[in-house]
Amino acid sequence: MKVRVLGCSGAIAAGCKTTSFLLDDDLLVDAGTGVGDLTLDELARINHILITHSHLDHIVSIPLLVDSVMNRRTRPIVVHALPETLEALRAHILNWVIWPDFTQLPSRERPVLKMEPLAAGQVLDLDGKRIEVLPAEHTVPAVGYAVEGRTGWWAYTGDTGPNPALWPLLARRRVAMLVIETAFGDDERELAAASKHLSPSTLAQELRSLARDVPVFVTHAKPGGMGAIVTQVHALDSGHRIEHLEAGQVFVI
Ligand SMILES: Nc1ncnc2c1ncn2[C@@H]1O[C@@H]2COP(=O)(O)O[C@H]2[C@H]1O
Repeated sequence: MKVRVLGCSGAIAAGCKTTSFLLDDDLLVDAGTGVGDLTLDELARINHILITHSHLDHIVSIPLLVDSVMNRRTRPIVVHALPETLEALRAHILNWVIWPDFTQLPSRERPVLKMEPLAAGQVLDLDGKRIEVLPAEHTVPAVGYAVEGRTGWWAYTGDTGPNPALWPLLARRRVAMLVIETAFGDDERELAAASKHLSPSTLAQELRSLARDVPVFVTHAKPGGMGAIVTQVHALDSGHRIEHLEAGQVFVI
């Protein structure tokens, strides 16, 4: 399985795109501003979108994407997310005010966009890909995802603060790569706690429950913040190989 990092920043600035991963060529995980770097042909190949939560930096490209590809699609694009996330999309984005409701376009009978609810703990099979929905702890209902590749599972936490329910689940799997958020440096640990994100010190506590041989990639730093986060993470010396994710990277799992 190919994992292409389209965006891995917690907000925008030149060179910083918000969270989105393209798995092989048809599965998008989160739909941040990084999606805008795909060509029209690449956009038209996306069949499924897994969304972690309703925050704008993770959903902003859904309405723009469906408008770009509607005339090229023969089957709907399916957005998979928690019921609360889907309801937020319906109420606040696809409400005919912010954007047309593409679950009814080009026609109610054959829409370009469909929505499928999911729940933490569920295992999905999307066109042959096995996906486990992971729990997350954020300011709005949220999940993470683990997707099975040839060499193990690609696990992505989504946005989350300390998340004790996650670690026993990961311990049961051969995790080939963990993408874990660390949105703020420890100088902003109060903001991290208020907004239910990790900072290097809480990351280190979380990683105590992770096998040392799992490669760890931190994601979701706010623009300008990654340098300090990397320095603080390495000073904590958790015993893991920890790198920071960069847009444009491609991993084969
Ligand atoms: N008190 C707060 N609670 C939640 N988010 C906040 C707060 N203050 C600032 N924010 C920012 O709002 C952002 C919303 O998206 P994030 O959760 O990625 O990160 C959050 C913070 O960067």
